[in-house]
Amino acid sequence: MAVVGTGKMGADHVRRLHGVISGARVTAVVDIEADRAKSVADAIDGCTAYTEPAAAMAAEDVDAVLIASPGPAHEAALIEALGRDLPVLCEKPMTPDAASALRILEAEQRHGRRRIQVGFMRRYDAEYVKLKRLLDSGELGRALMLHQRHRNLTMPPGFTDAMLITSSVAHEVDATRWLLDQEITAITVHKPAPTSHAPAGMNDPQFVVIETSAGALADVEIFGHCGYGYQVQAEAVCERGTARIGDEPGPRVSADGRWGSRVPPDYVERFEDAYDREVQAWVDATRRGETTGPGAWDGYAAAAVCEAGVVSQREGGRIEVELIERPAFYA
Ligand SMILES: NC(=O)C1=CN([C@@H]2O[C@H](COP(=O)(O)OP(=O)(O)OC[C@H]3O[C@@H](n4cnc5c(N)ncnc54)[C@H](O)[C@@H]3O)[C@@H](O)[C@H]2O)C=CC1
Ligand SMILES: O=C1[C@@H](O)[C@H](O)[C@@H](O)[C@H](O)[C@H]1O
Repeated sequence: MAVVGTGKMGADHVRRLHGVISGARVTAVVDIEADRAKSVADAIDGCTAYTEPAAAMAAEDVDAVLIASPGPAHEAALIEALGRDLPVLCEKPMTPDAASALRILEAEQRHGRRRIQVGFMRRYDAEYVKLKRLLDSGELGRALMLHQRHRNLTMPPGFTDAMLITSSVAHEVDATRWLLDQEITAITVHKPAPTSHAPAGMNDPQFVVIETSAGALADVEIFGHCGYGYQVQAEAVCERGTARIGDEPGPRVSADGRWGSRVPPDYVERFEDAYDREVQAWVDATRRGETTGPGAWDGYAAAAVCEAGVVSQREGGRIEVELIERPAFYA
C-alpha cells in the first residue's frame, strides 16, 4: 500500500503498518518534500519514495492508500484514489470545507461503491467504544447532554483559530454524532479571555455549544495551549445516570511521595491503541473487499458543522447547520 504524507501522522502510520499491523505492506510513500519521503522509504525493504501521489497510486504493488497529507491536499488524492478504485483511509478532516466534502460524496456515489474511510480514530478508542455501548444499551436512559474537554499541551506553529474548530473540535463533532446517533443542527462558539501562553492574536481556549437533531446539547472546551499535557475527556449525562471517560489514561503510581497518573504529551501516545485498531480494522476490511467505519458521509457532516463553527467563531452567535439529505447510498 501507499502512504501519502510522511509528516508526524504519516510517519507514525508507516511505523504502525510496518511493525504493528498484520496483512499490509508499505511499498510506496509520498511527500512533496522528497528528502522526507526518502528517509521514511529507506527504512523499509521494498518501499519506493515518490513526490506525486498519482505516481505512487499508479504503482503495480499499490492496492490501497492511507492519506496523511494536510487537509487541503486530501480532495485531489481522494479523487485520484477513487479513479483507480483504491480503498482509502483518509486522515481527518476528509476535506477542509463542506463544498469540497460534497464533491467527494458525489464522486464516491458516481464511482458506485464505498471506498473511503475517514480517520476519526476515537471510534476505535477502548473507552469511547465502551461509552458508545453503554449509551446504546439504554441502561442509563436517553442522553441529555455531553460535556467534552479537549486539551493540547501546545499547538504547532501556524495553527489558527479556525483550525481549533476544523482540526481539533472536528473530533468532538464526530464523537457527538456517533455517540448520540444524531446529526448536529446548530453550533455556537464562545471565546473567553485568552491564555497568555497562546500566540498573540489567537483566541485560546474556546468553548463550543452544539445542538443536535433530537434536542440534546453537547459542549466542548477546546484548549490548544493548556501547558501540562494532552487530555481528552467526555461525560454523558443521561436520564438515569452519567458516564465519564478519559480521566485516567495511565496506571496510578505511588512513588517519591506522590500518588497519581501521568498526562500524556500528545495524541500519538494517548490514542496509540485507537490508531492501531483503526488501521487494523481498515486493513482487514480492505482484504475482505469491504469498506467499514466512519465514511465520506461522516466526513461531510463534520466538515459542514465545522464550517458553521468557523462562521460563529468569526461573526459571533448561533449558526444553523445545513446538511443535504443523506443519500440512500450512505444509509
Ligand atoms: N487523527 C488524528 O488524531 C490526527 C490527524 N491528523 C491529520 O493528519 C494529517 C497530517 O497531519 P500531520 O502529520 O500532523 O501534518 P505534518 O505537517 O506533520 O505532515 C504533513 C506532510 O504532508 C506533506 N505534504 C503536503 N502536501 C502534500 C501533498 N500534496 N502530497 C503529499 N504530501 C504532502 C508535507 O510535506 C508533510 O510532510 C492532517 O490531515 C491532520 O489533520 C493530525 C494529527 C492527529
Ligand atoms: O487531530 C488532531 C490534531 O490535528 C489536532 O490539532 C489535535 O487537537 C487533536 O487532538 C488531534 O487528534
